[in-house]
Amino acid sequence: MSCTLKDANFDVSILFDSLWDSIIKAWLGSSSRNNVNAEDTVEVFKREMGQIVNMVPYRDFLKLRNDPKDPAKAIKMRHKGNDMFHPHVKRYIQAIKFYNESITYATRGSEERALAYANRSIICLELQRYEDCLANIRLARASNYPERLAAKLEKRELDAKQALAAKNSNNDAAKHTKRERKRLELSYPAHKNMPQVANCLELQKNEKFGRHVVTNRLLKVGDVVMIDKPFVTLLADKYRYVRCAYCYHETLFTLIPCEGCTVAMYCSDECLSKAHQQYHRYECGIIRELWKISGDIPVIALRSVAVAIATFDHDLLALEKHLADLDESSVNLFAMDWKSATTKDTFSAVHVLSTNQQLQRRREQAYLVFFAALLHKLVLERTELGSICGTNLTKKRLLLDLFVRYMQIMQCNNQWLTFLDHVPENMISDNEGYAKGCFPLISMLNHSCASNVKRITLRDGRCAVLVTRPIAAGSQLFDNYEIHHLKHERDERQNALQKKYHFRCDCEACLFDYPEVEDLLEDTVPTTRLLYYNDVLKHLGSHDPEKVKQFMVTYQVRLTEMADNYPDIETCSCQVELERCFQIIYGYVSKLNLRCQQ
Ligand SMILES: C[S@@+](CC[C@H](N)C(=O)[O-])C[C@H]1O[C@@H](n2cnc3c(N)ncnc32)[C@H](O)[C@@H]1O
Repeated sequence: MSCTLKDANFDVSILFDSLWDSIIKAWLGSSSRNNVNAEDTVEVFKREMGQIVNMVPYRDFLKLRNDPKDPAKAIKMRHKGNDMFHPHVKRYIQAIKFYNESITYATRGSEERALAYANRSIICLELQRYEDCLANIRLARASNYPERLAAKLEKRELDAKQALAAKNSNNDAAKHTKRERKRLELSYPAHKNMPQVANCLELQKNEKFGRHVVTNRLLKVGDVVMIDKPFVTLLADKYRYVRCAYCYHETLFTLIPCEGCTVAMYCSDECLSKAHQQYHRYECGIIRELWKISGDIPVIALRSVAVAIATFDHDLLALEKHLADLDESSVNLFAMDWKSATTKDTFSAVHVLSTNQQLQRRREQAYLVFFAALLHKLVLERTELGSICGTNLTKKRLLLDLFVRYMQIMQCNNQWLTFLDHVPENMISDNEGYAKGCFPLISMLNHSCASNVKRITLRDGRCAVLVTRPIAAGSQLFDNYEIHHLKHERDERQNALQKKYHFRCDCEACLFDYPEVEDLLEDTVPTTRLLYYNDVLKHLGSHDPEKVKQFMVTYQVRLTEMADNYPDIETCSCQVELERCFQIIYGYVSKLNLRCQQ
């Protein structure tokens, strides 16, 4: 069989599109034509797709390369960093990102790496980050910083130490007055077996909504009713040189590299070693290429499978036995005892999240299996999983099954972890996603374009569910899957929800065609009250949690009083600002000004 392809442009979906009409449709059609249900069809696809992938010169089309350390690139990136550092440019964050990239390309103990650390130390000194400056000097020395330049480093070290001593003596008084930040708690007693869920929430199931969450008491605006931990998370690729790839802390000034790839950087040896143990060993060889050829779903699917394997002490046959013994229909996320749940139990809960397999069209099913088969091949060729599987067909088959399943699960159960990107000059802060994650209990929430709850990412990476509109006893809690009526018009929302989540949305916003924010603003006459809110926004711009707390109460009261006015401008803007208050108090606010530094 010969195959001709259109321009593949690195992306697997484009490669798949080129192959669908010419090869895949006919090939799979003949072997799956008699199947009536999706499960059988997907099984046939899984059996056949490996052969199709083997026949396709995917490596050339996708321009796949290994990801070796590369001293020439390390030098190039350092020079780019120097250009950003130049006194006429002074784009320090951008410079740090280039130095970090340089560090990932440089080999261990090389002069290239030492020089990039040393250059980072100059920026740290400039930004008065003296401890970070000293940390970089230590890293540069440990990486064989050249003797011929040693005097420069010594001078910088002395300057940083002196400045640090002066800063510390000035800060002594302030240290003692630093206030403890309050830990967020549920607003009601927790379920007996679920410390992360308020005991007024119940899980129900019906044909229209599948599993969904209902309250058995009136919920007030501002109530916190769930605080869930993720089973798996993945750093957004744009933050690869800004945040630690394990704990996600914004430690760009002192990141250290993975020695195996040019993507993962960590804030400490401890995070590096935990990430390697828990997942990175199974993705290190392919993660750079995977990001190049796909969006985040295949990457988080691979991460989930890696976490699952680690959960079973890297014993694939134990994982296979666990799944063979698992009665999926008996797993009820609200009936589990989460107090005594092991990570294996959490894995079982994630494993039964919705896949939408029955609702997918053949082409979509084929695409997911095609990608999973490609992932399977790459992982066996380029990661430790190749030697772990060896020639054992059971293990290889299990891996393919898991890749298909977790591509499906992650497609409809991933959520952003967010922070506030704060630009002090104009007081605007934007909600930015820094990672994707899968939270098993929060995944039980269905969508509405005019949601009544909001997910807030806490500083420790957990996610709280905040009530933003009153919810009557017996009513459903509705999350928003990042497709809100304030931001998108009805047709666009419905198409996106159908395509990604396979349901037709008939929420109140879709039924009554609620307006987008621009339309609301257009029709607005500035009343005294609206002017008052504008004033409040200036205070929120300070991001001072103490000030913000006062306004949060005002918003809660107003949102309760005005609930029936929704979606007028006052109610909608109070809701958005209440969410922002919570983020300021309990979430992470970045002062790096990253948007202005792109
Ligand atoms: C994160 S899950 C929510 C829990 C899901 N209902 C279940 O049974 O596991 C997302 C999936 O739920 C379904 N869903 C979410 N919101 C819905 C809605 N408003 N109406 C109907 N189905 C919805 C869709 O199938 C979607 O892909």
